[in-house]
Amino acid sequence: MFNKETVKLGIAPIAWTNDDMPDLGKENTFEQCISEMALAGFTGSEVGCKYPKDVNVLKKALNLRELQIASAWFSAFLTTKPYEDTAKEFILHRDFLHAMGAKVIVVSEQGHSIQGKLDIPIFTGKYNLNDEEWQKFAEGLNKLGALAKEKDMKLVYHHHMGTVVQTTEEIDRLMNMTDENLVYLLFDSGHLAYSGEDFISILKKYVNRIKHVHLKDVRPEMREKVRKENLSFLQGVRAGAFTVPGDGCIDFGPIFTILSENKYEGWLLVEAEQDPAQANAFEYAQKARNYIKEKIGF
Ligand SMILES: O=C1C[C@@H](O)[C@H](O)[C@@H](O)C1=O
Ligand SMILES: [Co+2]
Repeated sequence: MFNKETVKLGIAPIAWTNDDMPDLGKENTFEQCISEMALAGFTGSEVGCKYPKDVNVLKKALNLRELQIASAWFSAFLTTKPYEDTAKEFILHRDFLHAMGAKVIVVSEQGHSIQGKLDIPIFTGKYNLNDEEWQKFAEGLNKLGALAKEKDMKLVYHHHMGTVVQTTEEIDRLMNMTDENLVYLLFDSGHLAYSGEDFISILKKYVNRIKHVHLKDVRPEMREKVRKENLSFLQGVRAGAFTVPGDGCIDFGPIFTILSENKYEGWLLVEAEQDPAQANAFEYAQKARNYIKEKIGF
């Protein structure tokens, strides 16, 4: 299976306090969150809304718990704003992550995104880019990828429900239109399963371009409720559409096998946003850690 030296296990803070809906888990402090991550057996995390912005303060808190920063989400607006606006923000984000020792930068296009819109049904309301918008988008991503490369980092693109890159066709188009040496892919199992994509074939097709992995599972009955009742993405999260690996409908065995057979190196990061009042973040972190250990041996 995986080489313990080159594949690391992390967990996202979104299960403790939700970045998209900070009322979910508002009672959980930053210190509690990172202490529980470490206690559950993880060695890395992404950056959440309660994390200190100061590099030294954040480093000290993480070092005390032997945790590292794997990456952090960046919202791009390449399709709706001038490139310079996104580039300026991206450089600040890149430099912060670089100072924290991260190697990858998670990017998601939020121009036209409905992921944060409470009143738009996630299964029917998404926007599709036209040819001209695709061109602008791909060119902008290549340029951001080059900015990442300046610091020896990689831009990993996060396909996501309700955004302009959600489906297999959109992922194919994105991969075809961008430079394979500048734009890489983040594989998020939960978003692909939720969208109804064949995530195994996407994984096989792009395994050599996948440089970051989010391990997210789906509760199929909740997904069905979201579809039938025309709920939005965030209403689905509140209802419990996502959960940790081992608790939903995805068998992560084949995912780990494909990644390891193709010598994947980098982070495997559990990311399962749900209501911590219903699903205690520490308990679910332990559940995920045990499941992963069973599957990959460490
Ligand atoms: O990587 C992610 C970051 C979150 O803010 C997002 O909404 C979530 O679903 C996700 O996959
Ligand atoms: Co994700």
